[in-house]
Amino acid sequence: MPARRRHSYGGGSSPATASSYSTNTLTDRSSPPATDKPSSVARWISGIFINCFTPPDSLSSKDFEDSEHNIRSRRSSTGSVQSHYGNANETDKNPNQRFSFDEIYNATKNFSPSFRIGQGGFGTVYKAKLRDGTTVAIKRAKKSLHDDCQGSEFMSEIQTLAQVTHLSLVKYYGFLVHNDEKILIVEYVANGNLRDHLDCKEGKILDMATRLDIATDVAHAITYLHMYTQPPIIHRDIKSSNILLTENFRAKVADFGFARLAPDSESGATHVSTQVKGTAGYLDPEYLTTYQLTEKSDVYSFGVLLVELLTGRRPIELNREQKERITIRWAIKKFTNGDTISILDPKLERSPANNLALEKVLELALQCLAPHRGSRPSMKKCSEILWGIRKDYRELLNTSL
Ligand SMILES: Nc1ncnc2c1ncn2[C@@H]1O[C@H](COP(=O)(O)OP(=O)(O)OP(=O)(O)O)[C@@H](O)[C@H]1O
Repeated sequence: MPARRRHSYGGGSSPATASSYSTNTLTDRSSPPATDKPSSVARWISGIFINCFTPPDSLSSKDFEDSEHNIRSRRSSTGSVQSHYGNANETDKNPNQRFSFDEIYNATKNFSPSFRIGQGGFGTVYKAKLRDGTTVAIKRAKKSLHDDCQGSEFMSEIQTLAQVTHLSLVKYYGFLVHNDEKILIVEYVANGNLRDHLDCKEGKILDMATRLDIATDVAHAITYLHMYTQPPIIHRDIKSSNILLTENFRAKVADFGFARLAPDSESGATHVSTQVKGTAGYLDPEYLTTYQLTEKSDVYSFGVLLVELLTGRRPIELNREQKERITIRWAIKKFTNGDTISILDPKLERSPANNLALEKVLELALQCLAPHRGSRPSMKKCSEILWGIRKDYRELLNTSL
């Protein structure tokens, strides 16, 4: 067993990678730029309405300034009490830009199955077009969740999440409460989730270059949540079904900060106990034993996601023989035995560039998967390392053409 590899798994950055990669990750022109600082984010939130909102893309900067902290309540056309952040004049000026339950019901034809695009722990997801032409994803909470997400706490959580804006994060647009309905409206991302792509359910095999782009996008998005939001946001549920892909196969991370809003017990096998939220196979072992959640729990889940990208396998594969069921354990074993190449997703070509990317990304993944959080790199460090791996990968591809 090579000593260098054992050491890598124990944590600490790989000397080979740490010295040779750019540290300027967030200014990568081909990757999502770092976006708003908290001050401008604060303005953005003031334009987000709860129960009744204007899609952010159609708000001007004047609207943001006008609407700061002007909270009011009003009675909607459907009779429910709506409260939102916004300036009375501004919203009244733009009645067509507001949206209501009626609009959601109409847009989804009363939540017709033909508009349904997914199902998760929170509820059912629909795709719909609003009156102003914006296509959105509408998440309709299961009725059983309603006690869990009682009014103010849930709304204040959404309000916090709506502050966050980054190209690689799915935007929260708004949240509606109407009688026993709770509906979340978020940015629609057109190309399905990463897990389905790894399973080739969407028809195209994701090549290594695309997988490196996705890993880098996700790393940037989580770095942003950890470092550029105030207070920092821990995602808590990084997993491949929460990574949505655009038509250009760039990644957008969904459901950030959302685990706190999800149900405790009845979302099926993926969610665990009342104290710990997340998804089996991705959960930081230290969080599981201490209940202490830190940014490094996301780093751990990100390590699992990297292994998933390299192998194509789910974190838990119950149909495989015992020693291969927990994918990260199997991958770590292969790595320490010097047989890394055998874990490469069989759908990927075994080329020098792919082999190099495999070795380097796996090395990073194993650092992320260190049992103790203190040994794991920060997400910023992961971004930097991935940035370098992607650069080396592209160079190697070009020279071998
Ligand atoms: N904003 C979106 N744009 C496009 N499709 C989406 C969007 N949000 C969710 N989906 C689709 O709906 C599916 C279910 O999403 P949801 O977030 O409810 O559950 P999940 O993340 O898959 O699982 P869980 O809730 O158990 O964590 C996703 O896997 C995705 O395919």
